[in-house]
Amino acid sequence: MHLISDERATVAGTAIEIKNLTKAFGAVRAVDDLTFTVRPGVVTGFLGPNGSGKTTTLRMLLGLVAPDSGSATIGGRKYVDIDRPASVVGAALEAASFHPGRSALDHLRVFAPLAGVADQRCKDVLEHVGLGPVSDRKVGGFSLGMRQRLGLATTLLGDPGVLVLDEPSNGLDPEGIVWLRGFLRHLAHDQGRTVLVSSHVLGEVQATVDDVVVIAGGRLVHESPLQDLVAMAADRVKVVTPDIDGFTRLAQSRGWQFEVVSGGLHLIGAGPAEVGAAAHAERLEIHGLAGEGKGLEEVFLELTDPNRSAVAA
Ligand SMILES: Nc1ncnc2c1ncn2[C@@H]1O[C@H](COP(=O)(O)OP(=O)(O)OP(=O)(O)O)[C@@H](O)[C@H]1O
Repeated sequence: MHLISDERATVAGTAIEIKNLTKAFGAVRAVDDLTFTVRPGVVTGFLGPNGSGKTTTLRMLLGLVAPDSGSATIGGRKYVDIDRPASVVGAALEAASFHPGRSALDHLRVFAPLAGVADQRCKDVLEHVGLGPVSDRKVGGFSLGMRQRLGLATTLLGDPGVLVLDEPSNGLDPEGIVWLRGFLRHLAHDQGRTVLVSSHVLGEVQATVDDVVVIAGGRLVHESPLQDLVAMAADRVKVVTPDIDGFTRLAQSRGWQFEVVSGGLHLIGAGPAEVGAAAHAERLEIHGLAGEGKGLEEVFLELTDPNRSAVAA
């Protein structure tokens, strides 16, 4: 796949750094002493429930809102201090408003002088996002998904190394979501760009992101590779058995955690198939086996909702 100029590796590779960022609106602390880093070369999901402070953080990163304290930088510089910002960072915050009477191509032509690019670049980015065939159609007749693609095309105009996208899969159909996933992963993995994607639904970005930053109430609650969250959602299996001692030894030998309960035990860190196979190999007697994995979405909810029980890190 060759979507945009691969030779622009020089613009890629800059990290986003958020340090002790704080912003209050009256009594509401929208962002509260927030610190995290976004690496180049991977897709990072910026996750949190509605109202958790994602947009306010991104607005501060893009110089649209002044922080009360702390800093938000791209490649070590504040957005306002970047010379040609369109060639360093491309951002699509809320569903952008487009002039309905303007064609997709004319929409990009409005931004071309700001980004310092020629007309051909407008046509090229429309091709990249799959809008080539409709580049002359009026945006007023575009679906939400097509508008999302046009928003993405606008962010790519200056060929920036850093992309900041607020809920980019909103309004995309399943085919569009699969396309976006491949597109964003290509921009990060193959071209080394820094890609930050916000969402309030982990499941929406789960197949796209490599790293996750989770916030709630304006504060950081989790930052790790997605794999670590997956591990936190680790399988749990309830085993009904008369042979508690045998299963306790099995758990210890396999490195599973266990908890003895009435009639058997809970094993944490393995799925039903793995436990069943191990029990069979060890000739342990089983009367019942049930998977009780809590799933990634449950882990996300536990992290972001103080009323749910906390998960062990
Ligand atoms: N300009 C503003 N004036 C007053 N309060 C604001 C302003 N902008 C944001 N807030 C408040 O700050 C908090 C964080 O809002 P923010 O939009 O950053 O959250 P979010 O995580 O982006 O939510 P969503 O997913 O709904 O977009 C909310 O309580 C919101 O009402």
